[in-house]
Amino acid sequence: MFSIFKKFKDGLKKTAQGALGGILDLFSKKISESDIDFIEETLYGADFGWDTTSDITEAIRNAYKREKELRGKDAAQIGSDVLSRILEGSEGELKIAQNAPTVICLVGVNGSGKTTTAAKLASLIKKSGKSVVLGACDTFRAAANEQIKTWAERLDVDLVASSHGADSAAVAWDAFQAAKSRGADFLILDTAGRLHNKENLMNELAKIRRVLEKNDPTAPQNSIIVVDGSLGSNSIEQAKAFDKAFKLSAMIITKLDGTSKGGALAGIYRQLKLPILYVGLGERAEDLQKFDVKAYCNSIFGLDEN
Ligand SMILES: Nc1nc2c(ncn2[C@@H]2O[C@H](COP(=O)(O)OP(=O)(O)OP(=O)(O)O)[C@@H](O)[C@H]2O)c(=O)[nH]1
Repeated sequence: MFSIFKKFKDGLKKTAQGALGGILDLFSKKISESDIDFIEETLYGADFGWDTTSDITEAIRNAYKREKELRGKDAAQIGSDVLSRILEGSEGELKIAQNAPTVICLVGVNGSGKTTTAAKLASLIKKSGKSVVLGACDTFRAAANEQIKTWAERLDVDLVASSHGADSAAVAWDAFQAAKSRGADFLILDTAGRLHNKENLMNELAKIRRVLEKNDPTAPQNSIIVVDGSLGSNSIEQAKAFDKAFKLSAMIITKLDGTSKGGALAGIYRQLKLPILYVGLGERAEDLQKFDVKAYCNSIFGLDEN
């Protein structure tokens, strides 16, 4: 089995076997109207949201009207096709700066996975043969510095950090200068988690942006919200507030492996229309995967690669 597909299939196991497990049981069976009602409930339970759930079940109902011999697997294929259309255009790429370093700034609410994602991205960039500096702008949470330091050592990546309580914008400045003088291709800034309704903390993000723009008017080329994929539709309002304060360019959706509600990603994309660059499918450095619509949709519905 193709390895990216396998990563998605393994990572999304909890959604496919947990919430959608009943659909898998119907695979080789001829389905009935009540099975379609059941599929509807299941999709809703997996956090697909009302719009996506009804788009999928309507397509299945229409197919059932035409073809009474419809099997569970055919219904899953229809579900995957409808979901793929909803997610069309959602795959995105990092934007690269004309003059290095390309700046990636990760923002989001507490515990969404920013520090871990910063480390995973650094690992991916390093593996691609490019150089990277990590900037620890999370000066708020005491343990955050230690956490990113451990990752930087493990990955053998340069880190610019400061003491607990320091001005995060000053760290962003120092980190940019360090990345520039070292000729690094990328700078990844990890910021402190913040609640989207805390105005002073949101203003701090605007300050980080101003500092970066002074160094390079096009920076940060990538202002990315890290969204905990298991939190469902709550993330939508949060992301809107971050977009207002920090002008987001893209999303990374984490922890899809730890939830049976992996359908939330569709609702989040539908509302925000921000490209999804990567998804987190585990805690290890190699568990950050480029978002792949087909692999996501087929894995969710328990289908094979093709
Ligand atoms: N299973 C799983 N766990 C993840 C993933 N991404 C992050 N985590 C875990 O989620 C927890 C929080 O991650 P952090 O990276 O510390 O989150 P953060 O956003 O930096 O946290 P704050 O700085 O407090 O806002 C950690 O235990 C991570 O290992 C993922 O894709 N899958």
